[in-house]
Amino acid sequence: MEPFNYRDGVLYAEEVPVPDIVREHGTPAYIYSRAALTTRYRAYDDALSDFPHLVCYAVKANSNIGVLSALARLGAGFDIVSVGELERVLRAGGEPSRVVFSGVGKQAHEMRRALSVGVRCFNVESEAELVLLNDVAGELGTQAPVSIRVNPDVDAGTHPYISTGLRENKFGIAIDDARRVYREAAAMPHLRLDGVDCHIGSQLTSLAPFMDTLDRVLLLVDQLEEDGISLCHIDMGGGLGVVYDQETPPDAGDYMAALRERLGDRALELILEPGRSIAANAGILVTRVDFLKSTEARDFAIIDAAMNDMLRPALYDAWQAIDPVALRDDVEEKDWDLVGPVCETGDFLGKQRRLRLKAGDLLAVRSAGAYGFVMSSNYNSRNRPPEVLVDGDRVHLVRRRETLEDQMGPEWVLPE
Ligand SMILES: Cc1ncc(COP(=O)(O)O)c(C=O)c1O
Ligand SMILES: N[C@@H](CCCC[NH3+])C(=O)O
Repeated sequence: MEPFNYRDGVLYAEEVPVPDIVREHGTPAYIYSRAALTTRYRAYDDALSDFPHLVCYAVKANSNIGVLSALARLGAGFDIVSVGELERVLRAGGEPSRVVFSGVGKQAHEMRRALSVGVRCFNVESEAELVLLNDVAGELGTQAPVSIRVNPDVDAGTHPYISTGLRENKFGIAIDDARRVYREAAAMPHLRLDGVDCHIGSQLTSLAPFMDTLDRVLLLVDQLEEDGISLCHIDMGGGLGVVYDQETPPDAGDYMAALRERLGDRALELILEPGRSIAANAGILVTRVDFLKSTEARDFAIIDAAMNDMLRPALYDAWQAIDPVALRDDVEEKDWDLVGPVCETGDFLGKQRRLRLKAGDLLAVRSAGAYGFVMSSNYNSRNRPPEVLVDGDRVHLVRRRETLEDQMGPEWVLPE
């Protein structure tokens, strides 16, 4: 389903014209579609309906509490990387027993909180973390459920900044060391070895690296079985790509079918941690053209959204489609550089985009539901934009626009 569609030349979010939302909430603003989140979550869940599984949405992709609560109501699990994400999941009504805790640098206080609410599993990334978790669980008189994140040394074929499963990446324990580390962990009294996990990167557009990874992990599972360590789940992480431009990623159903086939009748529950493939195309960022400025070299449209609102183009040179909110044919088409007000040359959301523009026009940056608002900042002391969740013909403000007061506490001025 395509949640953002034109009707009579105007972009709609589900049943609501985008200009109506802008009238109420201003620009820039993130707009999410509940129906799109639901469809994309269910693509995973339904494909595994007769297979033991848990779909843990990766909270880092979009941690808005409205978004999390929409997913929690579908029965989603969650993949978290900090106690902050855990608290958001709890606030949104998520079930702690469906939460997996990932990340290379968990702190003791985060482990304590996660153990006390009863998360499903800790995805441990180093031997030092195993030791700390064993100590913390011991202090609390409990056993921590553990999976070890293995680094399979598989090339995900994605942007180097978002590739995580190569030997030179900081993530996980090298798969060749994993057997030894599991044996060490098995001797720690406050750990319970439940599973194995991996995550090789983000925005993958082919299944081959996932399948190579699964083969390597299954080999490890068999070796552990010989060592008397019997695991109950395998967590394949997230990483399935989406269409930003001309990519042709496999769909979640085909991916799940391929995993199931390879898993055969092994008694292993399958856990997934999809983020982008659930949230990216469920959101847009709406921005207004403030000024048009043509130089000898370029035509610039200065828009009111900037790299602080949407960092992906500046950080990864990422391309995201940018479309007019209202189609017009009364001005000539030009190749515009869409740049924000921040004082950085890297502050652009799109370059050389062929559009018909006038000052005051609204533009929609597509595929902005994942790694959009969550990566925003106050750079240049800009207030972060509001987030709105559309559900049919209803519009819910799920985070208000920041104010300068949110950025400046009076008590922060130094005393005389
Ligand atoms: C451990 C882990 N799980 C899940 C994800 C979510 O990945 P994606 O948004 O590509 O599905 C990430 C981010 O790449 C991650 O690091
Ligand atoms: N922030 C990245 C994805 C990072 C994945 C997190 N492990 C992006 O926008 O594409």
